[in-house]
Amino acid sequence: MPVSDTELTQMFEHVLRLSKVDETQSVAVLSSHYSNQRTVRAAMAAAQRLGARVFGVELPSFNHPRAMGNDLTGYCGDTALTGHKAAQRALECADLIVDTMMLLHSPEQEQILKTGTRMLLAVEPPELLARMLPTMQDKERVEAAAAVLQKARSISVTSKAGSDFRATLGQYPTVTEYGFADAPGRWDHWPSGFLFTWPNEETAEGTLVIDVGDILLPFKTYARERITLEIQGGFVRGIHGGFEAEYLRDYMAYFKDPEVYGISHLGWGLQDRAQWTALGLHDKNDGIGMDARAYAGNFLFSTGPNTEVGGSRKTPCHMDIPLRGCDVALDGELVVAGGKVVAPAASLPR
Ligand SMILES: O=c1ccc(O)c[nH]1
Ligand SMILES: [Fe+2]
Repeated sequence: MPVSDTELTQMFEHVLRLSKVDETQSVAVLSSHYSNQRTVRAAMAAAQRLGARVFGVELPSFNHPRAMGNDLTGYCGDTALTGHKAAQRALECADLIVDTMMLLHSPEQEQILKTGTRMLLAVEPPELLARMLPTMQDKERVEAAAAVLQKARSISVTSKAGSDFRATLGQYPTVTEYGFADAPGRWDHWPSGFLFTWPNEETAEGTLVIDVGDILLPFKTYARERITLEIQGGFVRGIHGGFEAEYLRDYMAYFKDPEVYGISHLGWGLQDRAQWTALGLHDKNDGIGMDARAYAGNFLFSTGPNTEVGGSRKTPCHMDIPLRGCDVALDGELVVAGGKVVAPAASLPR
């Protein structure tokens, strides 16, 4: 349903207040011509209403000649900010950046965060921003789960569809997404409500089955037949099935980069206001499909880049694949059972 500009500004005031924006702060709104201009205006207005010093950084868009499709997560790494020292310096001076053009999985994002600047990504349509307006409870629940994940030294994932996957953990930090950037150097994404980490290099192994109904991003499709991924030594070594498997194989092979098969972030969804069905109600270019990444009880795995946590895999192809109906266990203790969040108790929807 349509969200008015007034409501959108009020929501940004709520989220920027949670992001510690006040009269002591400077806020940069980063955009390009393809940004949702209503979002840009609402972010600027809300930051001003909170007394912050606000400025806009608009960059000419970047298109890589080999990029396919319009999804902003479909081609990662190089962005309009790549090599743009002047703009990066301006952004690093801000206390908070509202990113409406997508810097995620770019080295520049990490460089900016390292200066202590906070960053909030907001590229979804206003209707999703409204339906998943972040709350302190979201933060408390995600952080409760993160307390378990960051201590874990192993993850295992099984499902009736035949997934039987494991990895060791601990080499990389846990990343939380609860929808507001409230600490120095923190990146977050509104809307969200999930957490993840990366497997220790070369330890991810076993089988992951993308079952009928599981979602493939950035394709924004619900699989209509099973795809079986064979994983060995941290990389996808085989993609088996019928047409859907052929499509995924062909898409990933197009990038001619062995690093696209690396297992990237692994985690699970906690957002009970996100819905598995929502993606089917939107056009492909409406947004990047955050319902699919955040819906409570998914096991979200991904392939490709690990620059977000200082890894060396800067590959443009990034697949996000949330699976339903999995058992996810950390050091043998279930956090998700049959696609339902079961622990820790403090992470369950209230
Ligand atoms: O919020 C996000 C969005 C995309 C992604 O790959 C990770 N987190
Ligand atoms: Fe991802």
